[in-house]
Amino acid sequence: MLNVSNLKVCYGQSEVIHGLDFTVPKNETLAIMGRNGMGKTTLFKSLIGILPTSEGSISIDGVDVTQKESFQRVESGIAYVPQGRMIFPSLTVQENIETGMEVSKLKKIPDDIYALFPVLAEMRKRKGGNLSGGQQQQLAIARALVTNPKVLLLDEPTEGIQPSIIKDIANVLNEIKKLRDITIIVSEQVLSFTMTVADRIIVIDKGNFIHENLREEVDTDKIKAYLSV
Ligand SMILES: Nc1ncnc2c1ncn2[C@@H]1O[C@H](COP(=O)(O)OP(=O)(O)OP(=O)(O)O)[C@@H](O)[C@H]1O
Repeated sequence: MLNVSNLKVCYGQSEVIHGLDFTVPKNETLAIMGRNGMGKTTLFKSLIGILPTSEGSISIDGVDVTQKESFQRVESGIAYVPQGRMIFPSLTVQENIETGMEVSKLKKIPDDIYALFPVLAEMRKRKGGNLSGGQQQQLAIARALVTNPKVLLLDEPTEGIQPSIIKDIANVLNEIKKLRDITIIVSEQVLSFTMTVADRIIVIDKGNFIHENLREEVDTDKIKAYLSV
C-alpha cells in the first residue's frame, strides 16, 4: 500500500503539487484524472523519485522512501510505467523486459508475464522500436511487473493508443489485480478506460485534488466536466 502525506513538488520556485494527502490500499486501483498540465506526471515522477519532493512524505507498506533514490524505491516495491512508455527501441522485447529483472534477481522471465502478454512472447526477438504503440505499452508494463512491485504506477497508459487496444490494456490491468497483491495507480484523461479499471477516481486540478469518488458512485457527467473545462 502507498501512503502519501502533505506532498509538495516544485520546479525551481514554482510549486506545482500543493500538499497532497492520499492512501491507496493493497488490491485497490486508483485513477488520478486531470487535464493536460494539471500535475499528473509531476506527481508520478516525485513518487518514483525522479523529481525531488520539497515537503511531505511517501511510504510503501510502512517504509518511508521519501529520501531514497529511484532505484532504492524500486527495490522497496514501487514500479513506474512512464508516459510515452520509454521502452528501449534498439533492445529486443526480451532484453527490454530483462532490464527490469536486476532488482528482483529473477534469472528468467516468468511464464506468467508471457501469459499476460502473449503478443510479447511472439515478438520476443523483435526490437522494441518496431512494436506498435499498444505493444510497447504492454512491454513497458511487463518490464515494470518483473520488479515484483507492491505499487504499480502507470502514467497515461492509453495515450496514443487505438481504442481496441485500450480495451486490452484495461483487461491486462484487471488481470494483474486479480493475480497479484498489488496497488495500482493510473493517471488518465480517458474516463471510459478508468471506469473499467479503477475502484476509485480522484480529479487533480492545478496540483490539488478537487474531487474523489468510488467508481460505483461516480457522476460521469461531473468528471467529464472537470476534464473538459
Ligand atoms: N520541467 C518543468 N519545469 C517547469 N515547469 C514544469 C516542468 N514540467 C512540467 N511543468 C509544469 O508543471 C505543471 C504540471 O505539469 P505535468 O506535466 O505534471 O502535468 P500533467 O497533468 O501530467 O499533464 P500532461 O497530461 O500534459 O502530461 C504544468 O503547469 C507544467 O507547465
